[in-house]
Amino acid sequence: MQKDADGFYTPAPAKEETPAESKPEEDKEKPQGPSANSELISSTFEVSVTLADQQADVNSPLYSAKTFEELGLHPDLLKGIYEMGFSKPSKIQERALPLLLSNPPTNMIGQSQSGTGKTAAFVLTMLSRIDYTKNTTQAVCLAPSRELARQIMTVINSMGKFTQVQTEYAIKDNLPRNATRITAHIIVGTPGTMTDLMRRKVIDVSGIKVFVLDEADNMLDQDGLGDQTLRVKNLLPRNQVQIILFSATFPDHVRSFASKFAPNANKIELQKEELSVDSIRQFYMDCKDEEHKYEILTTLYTLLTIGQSIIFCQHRHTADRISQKMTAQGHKVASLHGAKDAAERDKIIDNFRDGKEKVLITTNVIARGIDILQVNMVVNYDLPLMSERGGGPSEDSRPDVETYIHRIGRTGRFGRKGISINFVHDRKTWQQMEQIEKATGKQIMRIETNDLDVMEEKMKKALK
Ligand SMILES: Nc1ncnc2c1ncn2[C@@H]1O[C@H](COP(=O)(O)OP(=O)(O)OP(=O)(O)O)[C@@H](O)[C@H]1O
Repeated sequence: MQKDADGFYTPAPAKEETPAESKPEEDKEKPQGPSANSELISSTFEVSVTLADQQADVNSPLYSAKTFEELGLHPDLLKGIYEMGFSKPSKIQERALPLLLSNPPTNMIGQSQSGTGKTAAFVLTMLSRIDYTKNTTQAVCLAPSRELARQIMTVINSMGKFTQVQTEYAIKDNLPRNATRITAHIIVGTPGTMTDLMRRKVIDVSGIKVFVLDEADNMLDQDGLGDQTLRVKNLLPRNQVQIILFSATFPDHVRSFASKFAPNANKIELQKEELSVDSIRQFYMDCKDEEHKYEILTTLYTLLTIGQSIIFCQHRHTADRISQKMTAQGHKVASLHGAKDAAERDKIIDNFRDGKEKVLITTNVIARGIDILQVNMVVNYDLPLMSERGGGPSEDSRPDVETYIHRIGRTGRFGRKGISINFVHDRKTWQQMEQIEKATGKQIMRIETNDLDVMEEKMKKALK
């Protein structure tokens, strides 16, 4: 059955998982991965390692031998950082900041796992390089979604609380059409709106010294936002701009373009097997078919609402249909995707961030960057596919490994525990998942439905 065949139906009351021997023929052929027995799940949640322990562990991406004071930051920024509750830098902050702040400014291509604090590295650089006596734009930052741009802005305003920083958005529907000039020090936005404002000279580019791309591999991908990002770069003054690229992933096909985009950059890179953090436990559930996926999802609802969860679907209409169905059954869920208007998107993500909604059903639009610490579960209702990337052939059924890494990275932030569950329902999706497993070098364990009670117990404990 096709994924988008909308195989929705009114589900029967929650059932136990179909025993292996009664699975359809196709399923029987599926190699059965290891089972996530309760012992394993216990080890996932009962090892209580504090953040301080992780920051003291030399093998952790959160490790640092230094203090923020030793990184050469202005006292006003230190005040902002400490007020945010940070006590020690993470590895990427410790390594990147001295390189980013040294003079003359040098470009940077920085890679570090999801949720390890890349935002602070580039935000502190922008805030450090501004001349606050001048009311001109000096730093611009691009992100792939308005949600991420808004989040980055919150970080800038918190870290810069004790500075005189002025900020502005370059996102859709934010400025009045007749706006003539922005003088904010830092502008954060998405590439289309940023280009438009620069072309119309609403943004004066002449004083810009820092250009940041968050989720840089996505921003530079020729099949995605690459053209638009290049347009912004071409509008900036030459030879005076420090270019800073950050992401958790830099696939080979983007790496060489990134090196041209940010010439002579200092590089901080990860090995393949380091791409995702170990604190995210990855599971899969064997579903009989497309309809069964929906049934399993409603069975999981109690688990999904112990903390907060994000469910990723391939299509906007799938997200909407699941959301409508679940709402009609009395569940509290919301859906978010690119077909909703700007104000609605803002309201949905803000409500989710505030914990007003426990479950968010979405598409790849928020697969990257979104930082909501209470999210402890991610469900890949549909696995991400290469065909969903703009520009690629629509029949490309290879899994999109980078998007997978970013999606599951919405949980397990900065040392927290999280779990991800993939729904697989036929041989093809099983193989796609196997390719993801190979590419990331991390095992994805099988969950039997009758383990859900144990899992619920452990999750509740973990959240206490
Ligand atoms: N040094 C620190 N101490 C404590 N918390 C931190 C520190 N640095 C960052 N954090 C927190 O960790 C969380 C993750 O940080 P951030 O969003 O910057 O991750 P990221 O590396 O950009 O992830 P992604 O690749 O998903 O975009 C945030 O809630 C942030 O406030």
